[in-house]
Amino acid sequence: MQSYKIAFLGAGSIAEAVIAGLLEANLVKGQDITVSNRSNTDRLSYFKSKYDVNGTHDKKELLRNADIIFFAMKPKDVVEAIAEVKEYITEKQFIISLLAGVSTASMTGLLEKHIPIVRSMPNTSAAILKSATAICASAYATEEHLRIARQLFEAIGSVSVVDEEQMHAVTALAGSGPAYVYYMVEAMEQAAREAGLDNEVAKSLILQTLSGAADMLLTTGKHPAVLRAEITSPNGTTQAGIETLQNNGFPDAIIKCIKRATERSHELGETLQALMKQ
Ligand SMILES: NC(=O)C1=CN([C@@H]2O[C@H](COP(=O)(O)OP(=O)(O)OC[C@H]3O[C@@H](n4cnc5c(N)ncnc54)[C@H](OP(=O)(O)O)[C@@H]3O)[C@@H](O)[C@H]2O)C=CC1
Ligand SMILES: O=C(O)[C@@H]1CCC=N1
Repeated sequence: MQSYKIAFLGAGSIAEAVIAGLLEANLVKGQDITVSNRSNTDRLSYFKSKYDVNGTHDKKELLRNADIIFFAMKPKDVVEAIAEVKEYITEKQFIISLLAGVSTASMTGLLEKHIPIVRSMPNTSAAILKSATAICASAYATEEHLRIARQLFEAIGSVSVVDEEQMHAVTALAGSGPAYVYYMVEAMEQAAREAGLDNEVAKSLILQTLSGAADMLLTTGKHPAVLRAEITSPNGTTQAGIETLQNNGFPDAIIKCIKRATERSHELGETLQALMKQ
């Protein structure tokens, strides 16, 4: 890949996961990445010492040499963030937005210029090159911008190109998705503790079970219901467990969870639009 100078506006969890992944994949050199945030100097020092990337609070300096600008602040902070930097961003650069819920049209409205934007939704598994990322292009992004974004995200996991309207569901499913799995692991660990299993033994069993099940889905291509049926002996332990999940609304809870997270993504975008009208 051609070498690009990359700026990050925002130095939180997802910026770290993406940077860690890009460096691990050897796609980008630390010296070509500069990270900035609102005010947290310790965090920039942490990035410097852990990843050997540059850090600055001088937004003009940050953006002067950047080819690609990642937007990685919370949606509520994007109005202030763009107001601070828009004079330094030109049409020759391009933005990769990681923001949940925020449309490229809203960002273009705030930028007041036709800057190419690729809206993206990775997840924190980017840090270990396992992100499930979806991307879409703004009205001002070309196939070339999409190709470059795709190349960056393919280095840190899988990439799906979707219509912008689908980004809300993608965010609920895959952006937030790892958190649902971690929540389930927390519950499995509690059950193991209550059953008197040693913590380390339980952890090893749970993680290998999860990773084995994911690999079975990936490698066998079998439908999850088929794989589930292969485990479920009539009147056995699995049947008893699954019935308990059904009786406690497990499928319904998962479906509601993803619907509510999708709705929340819409709300984040609408809140921003309301702010822009003020
Ligand atoms: N966490 C995740 O798994 C994912 C998050 N996202 C999206 O990524 C974005 C960031 O999320 P996350 O990393 O969790 O958030 P964090 O709260 O961890 O980080 C937010 C960062 O934004 C910085 N920031 C705030 N205001 C500005 C500003 N005006 N200029 C520059 N930087 C600013 C903060 O700086 P300071 O600390 O100095 O205030 C901080 O470094 C969100 O929009 C979220 O929707 C997308 C995919 C997954
Ligand atoms: O919780 C959030 O809003 C962000 C978006 C996806 C993951 N974290």
